[in-house]
Order: sequence, then structure tokens, then C-alpha cells
Amino acid sequence: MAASETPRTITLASRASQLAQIQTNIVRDALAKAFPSKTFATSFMTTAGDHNQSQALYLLGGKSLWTKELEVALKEGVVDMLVHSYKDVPTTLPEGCEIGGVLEREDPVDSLVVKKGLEFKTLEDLPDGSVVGTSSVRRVAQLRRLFPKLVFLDVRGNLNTRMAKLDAPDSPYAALILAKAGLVRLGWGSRMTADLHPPTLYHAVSQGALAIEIRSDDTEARELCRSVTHWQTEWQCAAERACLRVLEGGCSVPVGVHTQLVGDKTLKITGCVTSLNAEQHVQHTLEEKVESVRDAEAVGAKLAKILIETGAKAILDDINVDREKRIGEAKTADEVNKIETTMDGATSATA
Ligand SMILES: NCc1[nH]cc(CCC(=O)O)c1CC(=O)O
Repeated sequence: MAASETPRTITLASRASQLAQIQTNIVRDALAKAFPSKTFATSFMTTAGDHNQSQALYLLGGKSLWTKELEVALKEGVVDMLVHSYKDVPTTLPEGCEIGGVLEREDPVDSLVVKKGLEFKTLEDLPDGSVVGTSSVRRVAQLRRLFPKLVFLDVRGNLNTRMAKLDAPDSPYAALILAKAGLVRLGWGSRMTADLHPPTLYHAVSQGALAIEIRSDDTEARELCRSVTHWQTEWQCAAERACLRVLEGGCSVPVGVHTQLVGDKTLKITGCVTSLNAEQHVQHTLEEKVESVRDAEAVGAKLAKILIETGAKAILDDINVDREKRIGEAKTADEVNKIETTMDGATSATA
């Protein structure tokens, strides 16, 4: 008899932020439940993005900054699965890596959190001139159109840091807007006073979903991931990511989406692109039957092309010109960092 093989331990990894750890534990628990005889471990890493909060992100590899070091560990076989907020995963993955699984999405909306001690509940309740904190250009662009009398101000740091900044007695903020999924996972759910649904606010691509990245040649990991995958979430996110992939052409853009998979596999997806000054807003909805994740991607790509043809191209060109100009004018690395990280999605994994 051959010596019995040591069973493989599957190691799941993520960044070391509290939210990332909670999310990795959610995936580990789902896998452990589906495969009780297998062994799963976790590993939490501090990444370049965590070390270099004040350094220019583009110097460190731009978009994939937050995932780069984790991907090296994945490729080298040090770890086997990376758990990400799907919204922070670039639309194109490095050679040899792929998304093997997508867990069921939390409610993908953004929510309002009001400063402790203030009695307001909604954006409508806030007096003119109130300061609303968010670091996402998507949220600011969309909400400026509807609430021109509110003041939108950047707020940085991980979720707990942002909540502390909001509640500080000398805080300028009356409220913050954050993704509901992150708030719920971190136990801040009771602080949300309103959800911002479409048509008020379209959420970020893949917001609220967790993705598992694996080595493309790891067939065992792929099989494990398949069985914890929620195919409806996978198809929705595939459509949204395909839309963003066609739209972005090299940079992150203020894109909002809303996707439903209804009845007999009918995918209904709305996408919008809003100019930074909130003066232009292009929006379109497609509703098509889909039979596969590929079909869902095709619908998302088609949506992007329609948006481009109906005005998104001009908005995106303006944003790119503005961005290059501001990067050229930036005097410090910190300023460049801010310019590079104000879009949500792939560039701002500060959760
Ligand atoms: N941009 C940062 C980020 N990335 C993922 C989440 C949590 C929500 C999610 O998983 O989509 C957040 C926080 C936020 O945008 O409020």
C-alpha cells in the first residue's frame, strides 16, 4: 500500500482590514459547511496599499495595487484562494488567475448614516449646506443632480475610521454614504437611517458581492468554489463587470448600475454614467433573456456600447482630460493618490 497522502489544506487569504477578515471568514464558513471533511485555513496580509496610504498609487501599480501582493502569494501557491469585495476587483485579472466563485450578494445599495445626536433620517431631511461625506465620485456625481444644496466632502480611511470621523464632536460631516453590505458585515447596521435606491442612486458595479480568486490551473479549488457560488449573483455581476470593462478604457469611471434577474432568466440591467459636475447623465436599461454567464456578459457589454453612443463617451473623455490635468498639477504624491482613488470600484479598496 502506498503511504496515505496528507490531505491538502486550502488556505484563504485577504487583506488584514477588519472587513476583509470578516468576509474571508464568511467564505471559509461556507466552504467548511459544504465540505466538512476538508481543512480550510485563513491568512491575512498587509498589502502595499495599506503601507503606502500617502504614496501615489499609480507609482505602485495603479488599480491592482490592493490585490497585487495577494496575487503573488496566490500564484506562488503560498495561499489558494483570495477573498475580495467583488467591487474592488479590477475588471481584468492577471494571467493565471481567475474568479472561481461568487457568493450570494448582500443588498447592493448605498445607505445613509447620520452623525450621532442628529435627528435627520434622509438626504431630504438635511438642511441646505449640510456636509455629506463620501469618497466616491459616482455617489457625488449622481447625488449632486438631485441635492444641489448639499455639500459633498471626501472622507477617507477604513469603515471604522470613517464612522469615527463622522461622530467626532468637531466633525464637519452631518452624514456619510457607504455601501450597506460593508456596514452590515461590520455590525454598523443599526446606524443606517435610509437606503438610497435607484433612481436616487445607482450602486457600484458588483457592490455587495464577495468573489473568490483562484489559480486558473487549480481544478480542486475551482470545484470547491463552484459549490458555494450563487449563480444569480454571478450572472448579475458578470453583466455589470462587462459593462464597466467596455466603459473604462483604462481608468475608473463614475458608473452606476442596477441589475435584476427575474422570472425565466430575464436579465434586466440599468447602467448610468454621470459627469463630475453632475450636468450630464446618460442612462439606459436593457432587458434580455440569458442562458449563461456569457450571455449575461454580452448584455452588459451591449449596454456599455449604447451608453457610449448616447453620450457617455463625451463624459468619459472629459473625465480623463481632467484627471490627467490634475495629476500633472499635483505637487505631492498624496495629492496624486487622492486623484487616483476617488472612484469606487477597483481603485479604492479602503474598506
Ligand atoms: N470602496 C471601498 C469598499 N469596497 C467594498 C466595500 C464594502 C461593500 C461591498 O462589499 O461592496 C467598500 C466600502 C464602501 O464603499 O462603502
